Amino acid sequence: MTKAVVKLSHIYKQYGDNHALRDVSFDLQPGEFVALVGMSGGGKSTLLRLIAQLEQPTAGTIEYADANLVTRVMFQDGRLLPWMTTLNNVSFAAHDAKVQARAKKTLTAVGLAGFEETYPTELSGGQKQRLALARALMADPELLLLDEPLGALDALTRRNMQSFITKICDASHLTTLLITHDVDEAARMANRVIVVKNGRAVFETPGAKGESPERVARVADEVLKVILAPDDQAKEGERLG
Ligand SMILES: Nc1ncnc2c1ncn2[C@@H]1O[C@H](COP(=O)(O)OP(=O)(O)OP(=O)(O)O)[C@@H](O)[C@H]1O
Repeated sequence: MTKAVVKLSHIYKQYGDNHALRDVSFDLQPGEFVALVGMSGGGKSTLLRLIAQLEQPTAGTIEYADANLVTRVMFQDGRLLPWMTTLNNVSFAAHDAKVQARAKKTLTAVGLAGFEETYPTELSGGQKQRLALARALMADPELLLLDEPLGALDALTRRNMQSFITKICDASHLTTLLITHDVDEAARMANRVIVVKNGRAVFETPGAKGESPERVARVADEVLKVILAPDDQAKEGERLG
């Protein structure tokens, strides 16, 4: 087996008395697209922040394939800078000709050629997400973390962006972790789907990336059942209570 890009072992995260994560272990293999799904408050974003090293776990270890692993996060709001043009949002207003050229190339890759001088407020929802993706790709990351990036889009644009992101990630063999509430999106985009529930990774199944709509629907159904199943811990609590 190849070396994991990132490997989480027995991760716990506590915020005061709140056990946000309890004994979570999984890894991401090179080029793999993994989706984390689950109800709100289950611990998905906390996992992403820990992997991005924005926070430290209370216990457990996170190992990276490379100490200098380039990781980028794309958030739902895109974190765009409204006072800067599209090009400057990607180049971070660098004057260096090489950076400018790379920024233009990255904008072309996400389908925003010709929008260099446009401001984010003048872009559609889908275009804004393309710009946010371009900002993340500008650093040529080895690990891309997507925190519910398509949540604010209408259904059609969302579907369109799903295939677009899949294509971009495949083309650059990017290792990707997607957080989403949408089980269909997870099944459609991922090689592997992990259900996070009450701070635990409770279920894992192969995704249906590149497979038939029927297979996508089957995986989504299976995942949804796990998410909606009564929680064992809650049942335990009821019995004891
Ligand atoms: N900075 C923080 N301080 C205190 N508690 C936090 C903090 N961040 C997250 N939590 C708690 O940790 C738990 C997991 O939250 P997290 O945001 O990871 O869930 P999530 O699955 O990503 O939810 P959502 O889908 O709504 O984003 C929740 O109970 C939340 O209240």
